[in-house]
Amino acid sequence: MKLLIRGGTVVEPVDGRMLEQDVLLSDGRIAGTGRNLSAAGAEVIDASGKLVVPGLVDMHVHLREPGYEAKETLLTGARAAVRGGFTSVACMPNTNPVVDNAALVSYIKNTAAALGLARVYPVGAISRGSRGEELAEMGHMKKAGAAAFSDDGQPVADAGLMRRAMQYARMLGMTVISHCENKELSLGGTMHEGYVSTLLGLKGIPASSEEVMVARDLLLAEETGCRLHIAHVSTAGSVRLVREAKARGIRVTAEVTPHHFTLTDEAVVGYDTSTKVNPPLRTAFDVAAVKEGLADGTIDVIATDHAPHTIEEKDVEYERAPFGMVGLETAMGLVWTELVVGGVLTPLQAVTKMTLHPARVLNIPGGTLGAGAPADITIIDPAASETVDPSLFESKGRNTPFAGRALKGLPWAAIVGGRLVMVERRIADSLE
Ligand SMILES: NC(=O)N[C@@H](CC(=O)O)C(=O)O
Ligand SMILES: [Zn+2]
Ligand SMILES: [Zn+2]
Repeated sequence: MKLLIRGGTVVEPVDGRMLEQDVLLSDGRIAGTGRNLSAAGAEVIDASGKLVVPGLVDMHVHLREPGYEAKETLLTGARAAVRGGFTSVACMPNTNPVVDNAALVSYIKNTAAALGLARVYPVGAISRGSRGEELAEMGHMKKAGAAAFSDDGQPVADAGLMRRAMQYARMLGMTVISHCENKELSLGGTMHEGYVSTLLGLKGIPASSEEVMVARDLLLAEETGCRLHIAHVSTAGSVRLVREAKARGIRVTAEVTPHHFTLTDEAVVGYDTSTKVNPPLRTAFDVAAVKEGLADGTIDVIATDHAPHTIEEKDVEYERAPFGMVGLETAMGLVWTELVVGGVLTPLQAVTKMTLHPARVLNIPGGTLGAGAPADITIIDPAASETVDPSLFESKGRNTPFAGRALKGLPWAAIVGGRLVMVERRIADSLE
């Protein structure tokens, strides 16, 4: 099967070029890019006025299967991914049971592959049951296809265990993704500790809860030589620590979520539980620092930390609600509106942080439109706008603080392995 994407502006993160070109896809691969390519025998997509970019990669999502299917499943999560323009996602292991063995890694890979939507790369747990007591079967999980290791949802409190995990990961050539939180410092907190938490009478989570663990893991990464990726960076201090570590040559990468570069702790006024997230929404000072980190390259990756919960779970007092918000279907619009239109990143920089960089951290295919690469493509319409309406989400989760928000710059189509899986925000199986 051949597909010709005609007349769009092709963005190639590998060499940083943006050119008006056609892209020809054949047999699930990119056959070539160039001007006036022949459409003989190909289905044609008119992409004029749009950006043709490598398929977006979200390296931090929670798909909740197995065990928490009321929140999300591999199917609804994969549908949400492609509606959001993501052709690949890496899912965290904090399911029930926790993904801490090869059989579960295979189960997720195979189940997701059979859906034919986004590619799903399971992240294996660092410790058995993510209990932080003994290492999980890292080698076996790698063989089964785990893309990285993380106990996300929980910090690895024991520094000795984290050190050993990094030594093994280094040996296996894998990245350790760290959820940086010191539980003694965050204990009982539900939002950022500061002026607003005092005003609202909510117990706070100080910035230091994140930063002491970022500092610890940077030291361990330096000592072990392991590739370390810091998940959901939220504070100015974390940005500074990562910046300094990179300058010293430590093998560290970092991600930020759309909610952490868009919202501040002021959003919690009104006690809307969809604003409750871990790490918490921080101050305007932190948001500015995170944006500076994005612009100067300290923050390599934009990832959603898509964390769906049921309406019932979130419909309780602020203190009792679970942490997490959905992100897959609003990410592209927030990146475009806040960062590109907002003048923080160029279109090329934004695309690179959603494609090539996460693909490199996970060592998975993607991030390029070079000939021979898998035909995973996202077409972005920079002029399209929408008002976020959670009732249209493919995700089971409705827990977003962005309902009613106007966004500009939306995913228009998604292609996985040469197959059109989403057009105009509708999933391919419902196109007919
Ligand atoms: N981010 C969150 O607030 N919640 C995540 C866990 C996590 O990413 O640490 C979840 O699994 O619900
Ligand atoms: Zn986390
Ligand atoms: Zn997470």
